[in-house]
Amino acid sequence: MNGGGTDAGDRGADRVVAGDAGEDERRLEAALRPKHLDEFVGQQRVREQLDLMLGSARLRDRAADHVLLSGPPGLGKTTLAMIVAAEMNAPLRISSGPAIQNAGDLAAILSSLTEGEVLFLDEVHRMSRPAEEMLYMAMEDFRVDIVVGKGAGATSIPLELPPFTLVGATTRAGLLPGPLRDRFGFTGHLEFYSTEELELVLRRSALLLDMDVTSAGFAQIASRSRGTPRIANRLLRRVRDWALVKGLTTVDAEAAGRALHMYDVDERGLDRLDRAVLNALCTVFDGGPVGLSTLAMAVGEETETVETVAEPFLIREGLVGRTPRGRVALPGAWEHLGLPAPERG
Ligand SMILES: Nc1ncnc2c1ncn2[C@@H]1O[C@H](COP(=O)(O)OP(=O)(O)OP(=O)(O)O)[C@@H](O)[C@H]1O
Ligand SMILES: [Mg+2]
Repeated sequence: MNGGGTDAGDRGADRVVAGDAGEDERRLEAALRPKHLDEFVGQQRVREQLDLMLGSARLRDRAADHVLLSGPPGLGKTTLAMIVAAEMNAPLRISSGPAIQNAGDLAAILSSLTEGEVLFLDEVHRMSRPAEEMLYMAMEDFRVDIVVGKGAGATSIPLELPPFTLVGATTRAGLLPGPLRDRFGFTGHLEFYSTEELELVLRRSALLLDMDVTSAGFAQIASRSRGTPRIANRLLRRVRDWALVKGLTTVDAEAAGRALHMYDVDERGLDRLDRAVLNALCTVFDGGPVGLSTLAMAVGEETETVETVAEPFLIREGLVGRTPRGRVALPGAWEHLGLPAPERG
């Protein structure tokens, strides 16, 4: 029950470079998920801090402090939540903000936790207001007030909870209300991975998938993976399909490059939609500024899809800029498309 991402993100999930996983992908992902902290690649600071915190909790024989993990899709938030439970040798309960419609839903979960249990709440920024307030008290005092009855006859019954560890994940830390954020004893922000780190992720996955890939082959896939392990693993599986059908036993840089070209993933990790957006921006709108909805219409996509699926990466890559008057192409955009940049007055 790993409800990841927004609707637009899910719609983009059929894209080979989508940040969010579809249903089948999630099953495959589970198999490649690192189970322990020392298998988790990169994010050195977060890893070291988490290691200390969990080590201390183990020595004191206490439930670990609540942990908040934030960062873009596919960087390892769910993976780390599972690792927290594994490292604490504690059972793991999984739910998500959108699944908790009202305070009663949350009360049911909280009241059934056992001592030391790890409760993972994905998309914790999407919880309802009353549930959120109940969570404040549960996190701080390990106690909830259960309201029984309605109107004037309503009474509230206090309920003690066993100490537990909440692990919250969010792709939008900015949307988290201050009081909730403050109740997490540890906050880890996950950053995009370097190409070298993604190569390590890929090496580990290739071993599990029983694939033979050269160092240059790994580098080729890593550099097209948008700094995201989920995408790296997905591209690796597509390369495996291609190699299998072509009868290749070893994947080198050229094979990886040709395979990914087949799937419309270019050498910088842009796919067909990203390039369509860039192309429209540079050629139809002369580099902009152009409004997002107009731009989306030009490429025949929903505004939300362009905004959540294509744009963040194009902005991060310095190809597109956002101004008060709309989106603009930056000089790198023309260069990437192999077009001459227009003269600017
Ligand atoms: N540091 C890492 N080392 C190795 N593999 C990783 C790492 N981080 C993520 N992965 C791989 O990437 C996949 C996606 O990670 P995960 O599901 O934890 O991302 P997420 O941050 O929870 O994304 P979302 O916001 O969409 O829920 C996992 O299946 C895992 O195999
Ligand atoms: Mg997740």
